[in-house]
Amino acid sequence: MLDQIKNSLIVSCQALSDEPLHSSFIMSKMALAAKQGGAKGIRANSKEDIMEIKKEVNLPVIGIVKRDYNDSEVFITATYKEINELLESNCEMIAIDATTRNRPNNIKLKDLVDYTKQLNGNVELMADVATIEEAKNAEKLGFDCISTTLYGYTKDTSDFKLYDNDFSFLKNILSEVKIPVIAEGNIITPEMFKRCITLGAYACVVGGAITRPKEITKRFIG
Ligand SMILES: CC(=O)N[C@H](C=O)[C@@H](O)[C@H](O)[C@H](O)COP(=O)(O)O
Repeated sequence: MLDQIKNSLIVSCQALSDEPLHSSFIMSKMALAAKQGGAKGIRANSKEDIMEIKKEVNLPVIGIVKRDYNDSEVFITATYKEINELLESNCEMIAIDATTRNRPNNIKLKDLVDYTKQLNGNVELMADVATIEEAKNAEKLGFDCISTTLYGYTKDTSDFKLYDNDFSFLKNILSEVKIPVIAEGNIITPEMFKRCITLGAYACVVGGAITRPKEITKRFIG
């Protein structure tokens, strides 16, 4: 997948069960619209959505499974169960929460990575991180790329947004790791997308600004 997405836009097509567009069919049509608009990849949540999207478009997919657990704050591809579902979906890349927070059942991130690679050596792995240390750790563990997905979404980073100080978090990660870094999270204008690529992001994932009309509407209302 990495070869196909360099310098490009990946559109995240996600709607959770409490969102108005929650539907694998609707997500597949969102993916089709994204493809027709020029996106080179899709990010999607759940085996069902990914399989429906794959029927509609031939773009590579970054798969996640969001699931809440009582004993952990980690909710993006948290355990072996979610990895198994994603392997069954045939997505090209799997994104895993790679923060240092405790995972359900105290599963270790390294074990999840090794498990996935053992079962399928072809699927690429993306590390969703919130700190520079997590990015460096992910590189050591053998992830294929890093995404800034969780910056602003953990207790320690909740005061920040990816675009703060001209994307300083993105710049810092880029200076610390060698593997590709994907910019993701609160990229809401074409100018922001272009800026991330200019700064050296390998690609950008944009979600809500394209596929969550409730968020877009709210931005008009203020
Ligand atoms: C933090 C979290 O749960 N992020 C999720 C990860 O898959 C999605 O809800 C986001 O839509 C995605 O990261 C793209 O970001 P944005 O929608 O801001 O362009």
